[in-house]
Amino acid sequence: MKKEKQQKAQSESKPMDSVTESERACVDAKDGCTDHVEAEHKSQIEASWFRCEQFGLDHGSEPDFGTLPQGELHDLLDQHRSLLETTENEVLPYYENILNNSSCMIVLADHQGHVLNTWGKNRFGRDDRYGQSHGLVGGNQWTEEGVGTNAIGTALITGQAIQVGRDEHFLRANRFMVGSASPIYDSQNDVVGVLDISSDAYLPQDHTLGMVKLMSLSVENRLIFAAFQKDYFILTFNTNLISLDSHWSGVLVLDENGTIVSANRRAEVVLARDLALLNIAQVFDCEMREIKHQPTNIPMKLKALGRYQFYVNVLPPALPVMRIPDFRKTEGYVAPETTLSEPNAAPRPEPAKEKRLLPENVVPLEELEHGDEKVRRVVKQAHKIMEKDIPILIHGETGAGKEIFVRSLHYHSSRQAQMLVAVNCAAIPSELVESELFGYEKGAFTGAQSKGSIGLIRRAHKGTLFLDEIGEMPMAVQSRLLRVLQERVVTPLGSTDVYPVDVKLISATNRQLKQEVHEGRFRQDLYYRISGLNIELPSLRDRMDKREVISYIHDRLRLEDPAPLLTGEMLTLLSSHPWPGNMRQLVHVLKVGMAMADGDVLEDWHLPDDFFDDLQSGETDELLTSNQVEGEKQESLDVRIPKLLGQFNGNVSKTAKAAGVSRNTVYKYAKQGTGFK
Ligand SMILES: Nc1ncnc2c1ncn2[C@@H]1O[C@H](COP(=O)(O)OP(=O)(O)OP(=O)(O)O)[C@@H](O)[C@H]1O
Repeated sequence: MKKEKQQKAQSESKPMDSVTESERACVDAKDGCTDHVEAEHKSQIEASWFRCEQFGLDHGSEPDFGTLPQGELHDLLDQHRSLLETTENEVLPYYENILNNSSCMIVLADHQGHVLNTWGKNRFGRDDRYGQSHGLVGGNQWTEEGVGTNAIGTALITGQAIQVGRDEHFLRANRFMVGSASPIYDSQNDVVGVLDISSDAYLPQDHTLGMVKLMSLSVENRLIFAAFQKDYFILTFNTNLISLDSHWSGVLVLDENGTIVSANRRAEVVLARDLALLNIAQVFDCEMREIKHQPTNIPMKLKALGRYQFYVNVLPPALPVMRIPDFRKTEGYVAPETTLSEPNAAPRPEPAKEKRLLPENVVPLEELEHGDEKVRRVVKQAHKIMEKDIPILIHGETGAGKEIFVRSLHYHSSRQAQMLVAVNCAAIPSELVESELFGYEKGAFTGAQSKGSIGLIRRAHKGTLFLDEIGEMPMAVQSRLLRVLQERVVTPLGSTDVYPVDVKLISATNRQLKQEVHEGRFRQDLYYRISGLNIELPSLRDRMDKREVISYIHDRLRLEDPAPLLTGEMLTLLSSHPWPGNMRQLVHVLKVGMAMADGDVLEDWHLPDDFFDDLQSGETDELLTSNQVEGEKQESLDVRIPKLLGQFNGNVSKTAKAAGVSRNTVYKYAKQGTGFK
């Protein structure tokens, strides 16, 4: 754990014997406690005002929100999708009633203070004077530097929950509201965001601060569960049985040797110590062996540090195979030997290595782009997301290289030692998609193989499942897939057994899936399940590195067969093509050209007809902007080709070269002309 966080944890923590008692004592001796809290609050506000002066602000300054452009906000939302979803889906429903009855707004901001989303009364109900001017809108950044003392910015700087009253705002412009904010820490104890409740109304403010703290705790707990529940034991503990389910409970994450690999903030406060990498036996009076044998939902009664009684709930890993723990990036952590609890379990994936031997048909990640900013960005994003529990949805035209991209991602991820299972949803007959994906028990249906089948999803266990052309998946199968993704278990057809699965899901489509959802052909809930990170793979014609891509593919093909070189002119001709079939068509055109060439360089009459057909057909706006231009071009070939044929004494190759068309095109126009021999 980082030093400053350790100090913070220590300053927040109290000796074990005083935790619950001191909290109770606070209620009894409210005055003394309140004085202390008030003094601390006052010093925080003073420190913040001092910082604002250092930043060069004065009370009359206008807030500077450093508003993000739409595009960047969109990227930011993509990046924080899991935080957004966790907040929205898991937490807010609990607070809906409170929200609905008060004129306040809940704000989620990222770790840099950018507002990601807001819920509640957008115009702080009571007073129309302020309208939208409160600045709590998506993409606005609430830092102390730009906006002065404010709940979001000050909570981020101090790492602690804080309430900023009207007149405590440094800028007069913000003194119409009260904000209560609490930072959200992830499972590695880094701040990932901040939750804030702001209002211009007179709310019971102590209550609001308590509520926002509770909300951030519950988001943190959800993030911990999402990150660890598949592979680790999760212990929830509290001093009394009834509160075991509350957000105030401590949460500990244990590997199968009992090493604490993560904990929520509450656990460290309650146990009053830094828990990183301690063994459970050093904290509670029990051995890991007992934890492993404890049934879920039957709380254990354990003593901490030999004295203090807690109720402890044990949640075993959802998946039986353990992985190497990765506690909070702590230095010096030596991973214990883990034993596989499944005798035939697949070998554990190796962490991604810097230099790896790739299978021959895999394009190295760094060779997926050659100078196109958009492609570079999506490669970077997707590579990062491969290690997260976030599905990827790729959209791109046919032949744009979606599958090649996925292969490369898989073999550059920690799942590389496991299988990449690519399923083309359009290629499997709809009545078989279900059995292909989920497998079946022997004799499940007529025609089923007598041995039964494990199914493609389970085949991808611990690896990557690539659902290509997912837009073609039948509705009935969509529902079942949704269940698999939600519950992470597969039930084969004709069976009642459930099998846990851990797959990295990547889907691809060349359809506009949102439109499909709108038109009722694709389930909305499935769409949101599969579209964790949305990637747009640009078509070849839109790529800024088109020339370099062509040279690169040409070089790759030359590795297979000695082949003619590309001249600058040829590169220019190839770069000006619309490439409706994208990379697939490029490979095809180059292969044909190389096979036809008889000299040292590739010339235009070596290229296949369809290449020139595309150039001439006016399929893209770039080449032909109107039917009139198309007509002129046709007309000129009608005239030019017979003329050139006459000039070259009927030599088709020379005519094709001079006209910049294929030999077949020459034949086509020559029939109508005169000079053909
Ligand atoms: N980065 C690349 N480097 C080399 N060849 C590539 C690359 N991307 C695509 N290709 C070539 O283009 C072909 C088509 O690529 P791919 O199958 O990945 O496209 P796709 O977008 O999945 O197509 P579809 O929409 O039909 O599924 C590949 O077989 C390969 O020959």
